[in-house]
Amino acid sequence: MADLKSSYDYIVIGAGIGGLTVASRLSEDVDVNVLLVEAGANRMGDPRVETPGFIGLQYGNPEFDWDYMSEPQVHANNRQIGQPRGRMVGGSSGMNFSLIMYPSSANFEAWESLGNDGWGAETMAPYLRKFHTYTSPSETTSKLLATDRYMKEHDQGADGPVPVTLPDIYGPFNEAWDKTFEQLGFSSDADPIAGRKLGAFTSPLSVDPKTGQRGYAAAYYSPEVAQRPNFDLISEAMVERILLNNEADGEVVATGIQIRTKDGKQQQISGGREVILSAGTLNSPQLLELSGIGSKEVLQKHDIPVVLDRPGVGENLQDHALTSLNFEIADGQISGDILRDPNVLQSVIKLYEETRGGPLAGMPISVAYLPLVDHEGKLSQEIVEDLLAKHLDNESLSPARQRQYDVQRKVLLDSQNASSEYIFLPAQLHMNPGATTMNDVLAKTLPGNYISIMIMHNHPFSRGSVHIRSSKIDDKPIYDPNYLSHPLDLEILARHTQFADQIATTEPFASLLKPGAREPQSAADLSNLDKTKDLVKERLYHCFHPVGTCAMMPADLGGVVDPQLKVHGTRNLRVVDASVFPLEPTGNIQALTYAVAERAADIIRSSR
Ligand SMILES: Cc1cc2nc3c(=O)[nH]c(=O)nc-3n(C[C@H](O)[C@H](O)[C@H](O)COP(=O)(O)OP(=O)(O)OC[C@H]3O[C@@H](n4cnc5c(N)ncnc54)[C@H](O)[C@@H]3O)c2cc1C
Repeated sequence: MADLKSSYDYIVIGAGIGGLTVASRLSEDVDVNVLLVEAGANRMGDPRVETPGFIGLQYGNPEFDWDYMSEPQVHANNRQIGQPRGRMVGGSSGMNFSLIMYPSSANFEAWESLGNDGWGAETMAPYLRKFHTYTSPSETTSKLLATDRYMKEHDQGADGPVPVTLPDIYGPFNEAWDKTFEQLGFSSDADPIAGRKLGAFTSPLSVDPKTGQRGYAAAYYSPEVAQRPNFDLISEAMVERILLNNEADGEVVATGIQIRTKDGKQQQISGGREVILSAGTLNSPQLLELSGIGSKEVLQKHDIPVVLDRPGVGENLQDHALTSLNFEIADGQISGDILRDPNVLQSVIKLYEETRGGPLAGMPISVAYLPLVDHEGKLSQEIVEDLLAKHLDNESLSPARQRQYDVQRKVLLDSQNASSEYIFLPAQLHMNPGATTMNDVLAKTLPGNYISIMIMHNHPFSRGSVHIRSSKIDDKPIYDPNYLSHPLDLEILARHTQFADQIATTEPFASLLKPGAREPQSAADLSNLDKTKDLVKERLYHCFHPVGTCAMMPADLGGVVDPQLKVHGTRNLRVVDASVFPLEPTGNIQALTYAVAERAADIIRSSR
């Protein structure tokens, strides 16, 4: 552990994507001292983190994972659904699937129209590049995936800390995926980083092309950064609360933090300029509430003195719900399911150790963005309008929800925007009645070899919450994503799920599968919408993208932070992580979290 100074200019809580990015950038200025505090351990160099294909070893293990479990989801057969969250230097980026996906320009327009001036697509474009360095794939991979069509090398990041590339891990399924969507009429040459994309593509991964190792937020703590005398990182130290003072002018000032170190000692550390909270979407609202910022009712229930009554804290929780279907592969094809054979696994590990290549060097995932479709294909504008009107008109909503739904409606009505993301993964996946943990999801319980297609809903209307269970930091908060609580989500997700029939029966993908061999059996024919809705509830999971619980929105709309990411009513307390996203963006969210944090660092620097 670093020798702590008595006081720091900036104290950053949580060394995930938000915290590491901000702390590293702020400490570039030698005139300020920065402290970064992380509850988990520093596992840089641990092959369980740094081997991209080993992620399964982390889930449910308290050394790596906060391992949340939802409340019973009343709109999904009362099932409970696990939510892994990284607990280590690197946060959830140390256990994620490495996909680098970019939000659409429409997402930023939506954020701006919710009262967040300065968060438009043009302002954010450089930050989507600043965090990474892109290396082009090998000629073989580029040809296989046709990446020259849509990955414009000059438009990628050139000198950011996180390495991004397409390793040599892809095969016939990825190749066929692209061609199949072309057959289905969904293809575009647009580069996803440019903010408007439809059709199939294979996104790059946060993987180092030289070492084959995971590229993650720990890249912001390179050996050079770690040597900075003005930057201290303490790991295995739990922040228990933020110390707050009510000033005479009515503003609240963060004066420091209270931590508990590995040996159980409590300690207070003062922060001169700012405290920056980056504990992630489930833990940032927990820390605000434990410190006295939250809904009066919640705080009083747990005898926590109310410093600021902010009813939006822990509300507005959104996640990318998905459903997933297994397809048995044709004889002669290979899927990741063969890794259940210990001999195959051993040889794959050996291959990785010797060459830094092979299946452990990354997840060979391909994706596709589609507008609203159903079993037969793209829905007409009239049908989309009717569907949205039926479920959104005449609803009695709070002003905040009304504003959010209005912008979401606009996005869905533009057929150039992606309503869904289809994700090809070369392995079987499982969702159980009762509780589903990540280990259940990844278990290879079916004897045959399968691939799966996940169908993800990009713009959820359901809203959940996360609130403290008690006044103790060690009690996990009550996490209720409230999936499918808005009926439109089931309508949309079921229709997109129906379209999986088209993908599986269109060439060349169809020839790689055993005809009709799907799991569960109820997915054999997706032509019936009501039956598909039942299937969605049975197979509901998510893509690990909880956002919105400290939303950047005006206070009168239930927002928690302002466009400078400062908690409303405070002088020097900011939140910088995925919890500030007011609305779920299109696609996977790590690139956007890096971009938001890079922008936050600039905002903080310029406010000095
Ligand atoms: C299994 C999985 C797969 C994913 N796959 C992808 C993918 O392929 N592509 C993609 O774009 N996104 C993916 N994501 C999502 C992405 O990784 C996260 O959205 C992103 O890491 C969120 O960043 P953050 O800064 O908000 O939080 P985090 O990265 O989770 O960081 C929060 C940090 O705060 C620490 N912390 C919390 N409470 C305290 C406390 N009291 N004291 C001290 N420290 C604390 C935590 O330990 C953690 O290190 C995935 C996520 C998971 C879990």
